[in-house]
Amino acid sequence: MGPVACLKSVVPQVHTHRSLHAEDISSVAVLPGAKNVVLPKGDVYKSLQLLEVSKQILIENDRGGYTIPAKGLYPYQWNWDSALVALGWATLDEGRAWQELEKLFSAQWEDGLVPHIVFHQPSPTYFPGPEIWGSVEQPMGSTGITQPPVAAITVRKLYETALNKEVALQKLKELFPKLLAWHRWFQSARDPENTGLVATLHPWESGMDNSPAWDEALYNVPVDQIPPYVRKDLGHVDSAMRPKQEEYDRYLTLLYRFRAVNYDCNQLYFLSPFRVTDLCTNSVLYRANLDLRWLANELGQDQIAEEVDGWIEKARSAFDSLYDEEAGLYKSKDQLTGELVTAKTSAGFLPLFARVASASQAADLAATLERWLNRVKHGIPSYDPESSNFEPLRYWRGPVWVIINWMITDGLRAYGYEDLALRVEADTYELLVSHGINEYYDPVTGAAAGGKLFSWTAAMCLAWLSKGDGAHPAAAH
Ligand SMILES: O=C(O)[C@@H](CO)O[C@H]1O[C@H](CO)[C@@H](O)[C@H](O)[C@H]1O
Repeated sequence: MGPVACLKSVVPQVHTHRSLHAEDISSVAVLPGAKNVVLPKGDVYKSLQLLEVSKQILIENDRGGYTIPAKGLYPYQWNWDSALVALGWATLDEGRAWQELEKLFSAQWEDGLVPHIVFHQPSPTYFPGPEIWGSVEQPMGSTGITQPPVAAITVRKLYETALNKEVALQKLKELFPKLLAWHRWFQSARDPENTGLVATLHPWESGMDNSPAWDEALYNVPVDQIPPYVRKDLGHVDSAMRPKQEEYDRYLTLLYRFRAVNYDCNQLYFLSPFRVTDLCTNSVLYRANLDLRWLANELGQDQIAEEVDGWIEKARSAFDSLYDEEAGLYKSKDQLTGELVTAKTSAGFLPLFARVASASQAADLAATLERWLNRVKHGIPSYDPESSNFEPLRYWRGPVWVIINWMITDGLRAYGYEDLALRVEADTYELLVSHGINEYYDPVTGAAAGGKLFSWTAAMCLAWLSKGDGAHPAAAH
């Protein structure tokens, strides 16, 4: 149990559709229907407020079975957001957590793809919406690309921690074939050359859209004659925090090229002028495959467990080609030039979350991380703070993301770096207590930035920081 966990397992029922008051603390109850919640150390009142606010954010962003990331800025269901948000819902209402995933998989394509955005209901506040994507696969409309596949990790977590085991088994049985189809899609559509690592064909697929890791590959994409467009993100968030216009032009160019072939997964890999081996996607997929194999074993599906094992084995040796020994960090790769990217980003630590790093690589990563942390007030910066073009406020080019902190902390623990894990955990907690629940944070000042009242940050507060024990312990083993 982490340092931010001190009050012993709590305690039933305080109803929280009102603000919490000091007197609530004596009855330390938090969330109706919540499982045992262990509250953070320090100012208990603040901790309670944080949990209360987190819960309210999920409720406010609930659109009936799925949760939008943030009002206005992101009004639809996003893929990896939902899988992470389900972890938060699980602390409040297990049924609602399963529903989040069911809703996401209701948009799965015939070929197995689970889209990066599902457009359940129209909204005028986001661009590019369903009319631009123009995919016809699902009645509700969706994008034709994917995102890091967190869902199997969530399913295992929900299943293992479920109070209602009967329902959990039923849900697992229903979701398992869908997860498997998606993971098979990754193998066939995104690794048709059987390299062991999957390709990412659009910065939006990586989840770290304008990471400096994509600069070289993205600027090699020629901008096509695309229809004029108006960005809506800039109406919600300061342009200094968002991708630049020349990047958006390329995002749109890729979108229109993919749309021209109806997002046919057999063609995209070969025709995309942007094709990278993204560390985030591959690390999440590796970890998700460990969990999928575990779930297959749980269901007695031996042959499927063997199939997944084959993917894991292939990926394990291929991962070494992404390790930059001199940098003490993993790096993404531009598949079209065959070069590792130059940028050092926080995705470079995610092989810890995957459990694919060796002990000595893990030691290097821990040392690199410590160096980064010593350069900023709040970790973990998304980009090397020693780099000359580090931008503490611009999207994925410096700011801190709480979901990434969770993943890296989970990995540090698995490799025995408990002190470092505790440092990141306590720091993240402090960040949220002092600056609220936003999309991301400035690592230099701690200032909250991006979208406000953000779902996955709230979910991490409920599922991780309030418990201080990271993700399920022995996923890899
Ligand atoms: O910037 C955008 O318009 C979208 C495009 O998908 O991407 C951002 O927001 C999503 C919703 O929170 C996250 O899933 C991504 O990780 C994040 O980069």
